[in-house]
Amino acid sequence: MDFPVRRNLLGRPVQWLRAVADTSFAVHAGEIVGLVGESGSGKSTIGRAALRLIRPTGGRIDFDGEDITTLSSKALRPLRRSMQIVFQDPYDSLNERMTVGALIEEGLSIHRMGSSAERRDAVNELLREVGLPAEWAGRYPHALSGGQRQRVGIARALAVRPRFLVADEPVSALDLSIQAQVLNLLLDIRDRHELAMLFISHDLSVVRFVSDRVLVLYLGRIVESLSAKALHDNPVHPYTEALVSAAPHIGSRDGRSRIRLDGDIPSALHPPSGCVFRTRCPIATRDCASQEPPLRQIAPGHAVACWRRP
Ligand SMILES: Nc1ncnc2c1ncn2[C@@H]1O[C@H](COP(=O)(O)OP(=O)(O)OP(=O)(O)O)[C@@H](O)[C@H]1O
Repeated sequence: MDFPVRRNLLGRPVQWLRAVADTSFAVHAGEIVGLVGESGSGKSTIGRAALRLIRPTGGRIDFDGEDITTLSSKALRPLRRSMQIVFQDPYDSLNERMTVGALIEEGLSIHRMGSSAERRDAVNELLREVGLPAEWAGRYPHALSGGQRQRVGIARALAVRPRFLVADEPVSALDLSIQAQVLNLLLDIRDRHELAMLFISHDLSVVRFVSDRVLVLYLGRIVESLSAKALHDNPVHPYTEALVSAAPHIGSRDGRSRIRLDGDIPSALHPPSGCVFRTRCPIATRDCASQEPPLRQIAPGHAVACWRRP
């Protein structure tokens, strides 16, 4: 996925930023795939492209076996219902002038689902499903805490019975004590509705808690793809290893020492040659600068893009 970042006088792009390159993955029904990486690694771009909120400049996106990469917004309309997003900031994403009930009902009205009485019943049921009292339908968002607002955000997304959900940093704005409750709610919902979920977070502990499979992203590339269990037991890519060693709930338990990465993530405008991680990699050699390592399968369900490992 490339973004134009500089244009000439005629408005033609003269410089492009490659936000995401060569990533390929599937999310199946009933599965949560976690996408983890530092700020700017391309997580949101992948999430928005997967939902076709943006049109990718390359590659292909399939939904239910149908190629939706270049569908117009009109052609996408019938699919929109099936693909929903939960946003990061529950303070920003809810219209303060609408009641909780109206907010949850909005998608049902847009997609002309049910009679108004049926929609009201659905709102009550959704409120219960996300752990809020049905009487709260008449309240306004300002009366709710961050965690309660996020529950409303989740009910809004669920209302139209989606089959694919992108959760983009859904707990990052919440207090630590509330995060686990909202994560457990997402897990319940996945189980109950057999949802396919792409779960985006910069926080490895959070990603590991909810995900079946994890994709580790660095500068727009998947550097490792592995099960949540392998993430704990056997991270192979030096970047994943550093993330794991720095994650409080994961690294410290078994006495692994923290691996500190030097420097910042390079600019996506000027990525390093060869392996994009090599400038911060503790085991890089000169050879790593010449060619980009492909994502190679090293075990069933485990793939790594590194010249030095395994
Ligand atoms: N519309 C855009 N135009 C130009 N560049 C963009 C645009 N959207 C994203 N980018 C760039 O693409 C890269 C990936 O951004 P993205 O927001 O997907 O990363 P992220 O991992 O989600 O980061 P964060 O956690 O900070 O949201 C960044 O270098 C960003 O500056």
